[in-house]
Amino acid sequence: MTIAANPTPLLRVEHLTMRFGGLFAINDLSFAAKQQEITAIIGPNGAGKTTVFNCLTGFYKPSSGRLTLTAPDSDTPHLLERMDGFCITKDAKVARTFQNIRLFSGMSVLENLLVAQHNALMRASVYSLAGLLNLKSYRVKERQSIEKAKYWLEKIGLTAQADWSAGNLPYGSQRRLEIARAMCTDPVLLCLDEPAAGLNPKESLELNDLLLDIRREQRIGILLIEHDMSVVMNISDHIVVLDHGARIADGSPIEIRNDPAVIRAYLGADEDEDLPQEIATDIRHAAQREAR
Ligand SMILES: Nc1ncnc2c1ncn2[C@@H]1O[C@H](COP(=O)(O)OP(=O)(O)OP(=O)(O)O)[C@@H](O)[C@H]1O
Repeated sequence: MTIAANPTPLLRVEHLTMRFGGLFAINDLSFAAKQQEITAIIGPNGAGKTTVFNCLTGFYKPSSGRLTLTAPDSDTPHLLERMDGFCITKDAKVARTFQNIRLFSGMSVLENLLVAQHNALMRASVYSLAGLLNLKSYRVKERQSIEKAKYWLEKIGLTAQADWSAGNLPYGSQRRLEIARAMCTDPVLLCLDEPAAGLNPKESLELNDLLLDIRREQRIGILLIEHDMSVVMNISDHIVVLDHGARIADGSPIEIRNDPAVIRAYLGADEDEDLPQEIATDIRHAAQREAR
């Protein structure tokens, strides 16, 4: 997909550069992501994937470039590079998860989903007055928050564990809870940083189903950083490949599988075993096809 193909994508990244001293973690990167699509960002270790997320979510101020988010029901684009992280979540409605799970492990599963709705509840409480007086408007919002939490508990199959401490959940369930918690903020763009890391094959399949379900039902855009190619190739609509901070390919899963620049970037790894297994298999198949 080219950027020109859709004049108003959900997210437009233009000429993004992020420098750390002399190191260009991201170097003049441009791509676009659409609503109701899963856009994967892949690339070898250190390619700059997480730095892209950190720029999008306000953890880093980009050295240069423009990050424009245009929500489907809004005429006013948000220029993310000019916003603070807190406002990026609250106003631009960008949510993210992290490579290392960051749940409130001492809180219950349900509480994790309610805390995520803190902003909406604070607004409904008129910053405490309506809450203190227990006014109807506040109680309605509170009930809605609980309903939303229950909806997501059911979606991720954790209704029976609602009262468990989040830290006591099995690893795969914690990963799903993180996604549900992000969804409780009503994002228009959900950024997932290696959600399949540490999952077994069955859990990876469940993750695929959950993400496809979110795309279909919530109609939001998903940005996905992932090394697990069984996830990337099966559920992505569009893949952007980075190497050394620059975009080396951009296209559909089939285009990316057969792109020589992608194959070269991954073959740059020291040993064949360093490659994600599916990429290594893809590369072997591509080489066999070429030899025929
Ligand atoms: N805060 C920072 N200070 C200095 N260098 C940084 C910082 N953050 C990232 N980098 C560097 O930027 C480059 C890109 O890092 P990044 O974490 O974005 O890569 P990645 O593609 O997400 O890697 P991985 O797949 O291993 O998670 C790396 O060389 C990294 O060391």
